[in-house]
Amino acid sequence: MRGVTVDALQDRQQLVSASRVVVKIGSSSLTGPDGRLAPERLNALVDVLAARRAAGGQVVLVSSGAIAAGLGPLGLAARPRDLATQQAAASVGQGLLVAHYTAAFARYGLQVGQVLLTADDTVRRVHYRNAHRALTRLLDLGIVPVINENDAVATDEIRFGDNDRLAALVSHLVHADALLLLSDVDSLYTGPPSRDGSRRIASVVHAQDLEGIDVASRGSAVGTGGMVTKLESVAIATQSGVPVVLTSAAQAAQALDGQDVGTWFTATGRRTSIRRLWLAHAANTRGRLVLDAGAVRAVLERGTSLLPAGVTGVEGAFEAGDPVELVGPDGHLVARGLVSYDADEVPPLLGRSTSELRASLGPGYDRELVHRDDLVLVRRRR
Ligand SMILES: Nc1ncnc2c1ncn2[C@@H]1O[C@H](COP(=O)(O)OP(=O)(O)O)[C@@H](O)[C@H]1O
Ligand SMILES: N[C@@H](CCC(=O)OP(=O)(O)O)C(=O)O
Repeated sequence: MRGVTVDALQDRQQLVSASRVVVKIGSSSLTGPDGRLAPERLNALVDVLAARRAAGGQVVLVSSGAIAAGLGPLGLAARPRDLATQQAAASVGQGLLVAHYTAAFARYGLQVGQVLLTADDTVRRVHYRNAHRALTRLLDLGIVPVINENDAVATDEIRFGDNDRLAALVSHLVHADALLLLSDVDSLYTGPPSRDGSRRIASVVHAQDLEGIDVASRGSAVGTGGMVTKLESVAIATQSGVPVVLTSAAQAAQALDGQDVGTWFTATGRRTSIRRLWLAHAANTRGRLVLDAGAVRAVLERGTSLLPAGVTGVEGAFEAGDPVELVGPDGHLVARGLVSYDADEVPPLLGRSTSELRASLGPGYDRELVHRDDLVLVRRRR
């Protein structure tokens, strides 16, 4: 465990000087003990964000809480389990949630703009450009974007289900200087805080320090993903050059003020392609391509594209552009990539060289199954 060093406090000055911050708040911090939206908690967050705006900073808010806000009006006692009722609750609740934010920011003379995104909007090139343009314009106009996942229409394939990873991809989308993840816990612990013996982690965490931390796969009763998706969010943001603070909503003001609260995750990388981040951390794959040993070596050691000649099997019902797994002859995961053919087009191509395919099927059929720019390697955990 590390102590707080002068360096750590200097790091945190990045938050104070950040001109654009993405703030994500989870359902657990916006709801009362009955699991329903608690307006006073939402107002308290808006007070903090309005102060940041008054100090000259730009703020992008990623807010959960649509499903929670829909529980009361639909007469539901708890978060529904089935997707259709979650969609209905989100549809009813999202309007109420944004109405609350609109009124709360209006107290400070600030306007909000609702933006509902799906996974596709953050990664497919045309959608990405569209979302980037809209968000940039909102910020230029002095409006506070309030983002949530488009739960009412997002199907399982294009759904994150949690807003943690969405917030990290939004940080990339808007070129944020820092990401603040607000939850019902005050920091990262060595294990679920309810478990005996769990200790608070040091206030600064570098990527390599994350090994060995036990994160429960489930979150609170109203939240989704727990610490698992929060640490994935941290990985996406920090690998793309954006530092992250994880703390409780009650400590949001101190965190933005650079004080030593919560957990500060240092940025580990430079800005990288959003599609690669998404493939590595967030994509739901739609099928599998089985590679022979030579293709595994080529992909792993030489970083080549995947050609049909090195593939021996195909599984799943994917379409061109979908994410798929690349597995070795023994079934172990090697990489993930965006496939450039529909699943039913693939079997006749397998094992055949590009020149043979071009000669027998025509130009276009000599393209890669997965281009190397659309492929990320998956490291085996030791
Ligand atoms: N190692 C850990 N450190 C901190 N919290 C953890 C850890 N493992 C599991 N958790 C749980 O994760 C929960 C937060 O996740 P979640 O309920 O999804 O929050 P939110 O609604 O804010 O997204 C906490 O209530 C905590 O109990
Ligand atoms: N989009 C959903 C959020 C899903 C969710 O619960 O996320 P979180 O509380 O951030 O773990 C909603 O608004 O209800």
